[in-house]
Amino acid sequence: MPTFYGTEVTSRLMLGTAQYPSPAVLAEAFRRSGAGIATVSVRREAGGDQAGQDFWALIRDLGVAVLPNTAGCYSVREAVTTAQMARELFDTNWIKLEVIGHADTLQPDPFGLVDAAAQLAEDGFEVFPYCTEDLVLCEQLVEVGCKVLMPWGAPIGTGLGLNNIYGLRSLRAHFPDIPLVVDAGLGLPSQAAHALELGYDAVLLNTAVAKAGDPAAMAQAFGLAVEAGALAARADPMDARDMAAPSTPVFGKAML
Ligand SMILES: CC(=O)[C@@H](O)[C@H](O)COP(=O)(O)O
Repeated sequence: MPTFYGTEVTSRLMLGTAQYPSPAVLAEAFRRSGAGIATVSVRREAGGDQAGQDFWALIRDLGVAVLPNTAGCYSVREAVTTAQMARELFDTNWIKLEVIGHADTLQPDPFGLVDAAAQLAEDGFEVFPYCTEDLVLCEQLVEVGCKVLMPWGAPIGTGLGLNNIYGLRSLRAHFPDIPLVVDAGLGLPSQAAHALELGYDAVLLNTAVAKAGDPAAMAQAFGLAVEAGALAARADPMDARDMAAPSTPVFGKAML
């Protein structure tokens, strides 16, 4: 299982906690998926009202590691302040850092992301940056102290899957020792399996499960898919080729 900042997690699946039809469905989705990490929006929790407290009790009862996130932050200052609140609220140095740069695509702001990651790493945070698959950006994130990278598969909430397989593959090749997690844009378990087959360590998703007709069943399907993908990666997949090659030996073929 992947190790993030020295902590080995129990599953290759990380689930978001938003948009479920009910708290009971959320809990059942976590139970059936075997997900080991729940990411939680700090902006939601910071409200501190009764609903917020009930939600936090629900998350605590899931018995999984909590990865607070800065979802919805558009500036470095907002993201850093939100991360600091997260540390107080959740008593963890982990932070999934989102600095959104574009309202339509929810694409990360690469410049703000590096700036915020540098400030947070300097302040003792263990940063999980939601980024694009850009190599230069990822190199800079590692330089400022990120020991995990979380490139998107596709824009948040789209369910489009892995939009740039070439880019994701080259990121894996460039960072053989950094845990890599595809975060966002997955719509189907087969796409999660594909990420693991590319050698990724884990996936993080929310919408595909929360918005499925049967979220708990879909969560279970994602849980099975990441294990299948990881097993396939360890099994050393064959290389694809352009030319056909008979899989049945010609020996014993009837001569007509
Ligand atoms: C919950 C969370 O952190 C999202 O911002 C995340 O990136 C998931 O994206 P999807 O909803 O596309 O799976």
